[in-house]
Amino acid sequence: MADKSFLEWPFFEDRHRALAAELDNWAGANLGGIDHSDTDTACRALVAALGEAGWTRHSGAEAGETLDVRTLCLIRETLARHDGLADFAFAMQGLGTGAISLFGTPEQQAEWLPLTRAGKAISAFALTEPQSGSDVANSTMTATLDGDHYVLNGEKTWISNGGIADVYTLFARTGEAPGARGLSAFIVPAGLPGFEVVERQQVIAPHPLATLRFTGCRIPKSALLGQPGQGFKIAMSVLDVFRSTVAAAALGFARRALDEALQRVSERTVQGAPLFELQMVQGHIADMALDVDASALLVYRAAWAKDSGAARVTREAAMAKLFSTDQAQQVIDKAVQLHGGDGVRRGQKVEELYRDIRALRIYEGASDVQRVVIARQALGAFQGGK
Ligand SMILES: CCCCCCCC(=O)SCCNC(=O)CCNC(=O)[C@H](O)C(C)(C)COP(=O)(O)OP(=O)(O)OC[C@H]1O[C@@H](n2cnc3c(N)ncnc32)[C@H](O)[C@@H]1OP(=O)(O)O
Repeated sequence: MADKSFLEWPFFEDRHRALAAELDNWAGANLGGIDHSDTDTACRALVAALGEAGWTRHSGAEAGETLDVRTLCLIRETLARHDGLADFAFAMQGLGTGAISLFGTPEQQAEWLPLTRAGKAISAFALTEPQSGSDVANSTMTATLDGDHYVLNGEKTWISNGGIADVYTLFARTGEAPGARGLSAFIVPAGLPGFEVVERQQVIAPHPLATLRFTGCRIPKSALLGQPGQGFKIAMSVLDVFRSTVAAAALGFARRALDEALQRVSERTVQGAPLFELQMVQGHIADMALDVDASALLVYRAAWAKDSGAARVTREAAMAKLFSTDQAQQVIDKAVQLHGGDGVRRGQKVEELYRDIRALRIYEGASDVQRVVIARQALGAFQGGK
């Protein structure tokens, strides 16, 4: 039985507590019935089910609304505790349309958000390129203005939901400005001439992923998000919101691993007594529980700060992502160890969690990128700068 006492922390309001309880019940009753044997089909089914039940409604914000980051985090934490692919399906509806929620015009929002929030369209975030993963400022894909259109040329890779998405938020270089100042953000629907999926990647946990190639692909000028040259800041602002949610998913995986470990050490006996009676085992359980609570504090501090109106939560989100993803890896590894041979048996929940967690320390800014961000913020504060 997962510990829910954190919901009493002052970060939350009654509506958050009610939502967490309702989602927990819904996930327990519904997710097991969705066939996961084909990842693409499962993702589509999960988005549709999450949409029908009203959960993806929280993934976007239209005119007059704001993204509720605590809700996003609670949903990701709860879904991750039940089902890693359900968390992925929900998360990508938010990340894929984050730039539309935060920077879209009312017309752009009205065109896409009702569909993605209802689970009737799938979205993706196309930032990474073959030669620029962490180094976004050196992205090379171009969007060249030609009359009333931009013409896209280049490749994007490791794109989550690539190949199954209906709409992509895409970042490309416009104009002559070098580095970060030369990037712009666009809304790109799937299936346009000159847009092809050239490779599907298989990774440690089942996620739809692809490399996309654009060759003379024309999109209308109205597909531009924000102003030309604002793309880098748009990408970073979106990541500032969604990095906290990655941390929340890691927290959900860790919480589930702790539950599985508690069950195991309560049931399994050694020399006639439950494993839990060994002090060494208690030490591991204590470390796991501490890591879970410390992660939760960082996750919900970042989410609460954003919901409370902080203009930027770059530092808080980076700390939450770095700590929660790294510590979840440790917690899950301990849970595997406490299961002995069963811990690495295919089909065991802790074995699944061991595969689910790994990519979270890489995507949406690898752990060392978060260290760079935190160090820059600390230095900036020390020097009295930004
Ligand atoms: C379930 C989900 C499935 C998985 C989905 C996976 C999706 C992904 O992984 S998406 C790809 C993730 N990629 C990343 O996270 C990229 C990581 N890289 C970064 O964060 C940056 O490139 C980083 C921090 C390393 C360095 O950036 P750097 O090139 O040094 O730029 P920097 O000089 O700091 O900033 C450039 C400008 O942007 C501004 N800026 C920087 N950060 C921010 C921010 N957070 N908010 C607003 N503005 C910002 C700066 O103030 C600066 O502005 P100005 O020029 O006016 O002074």
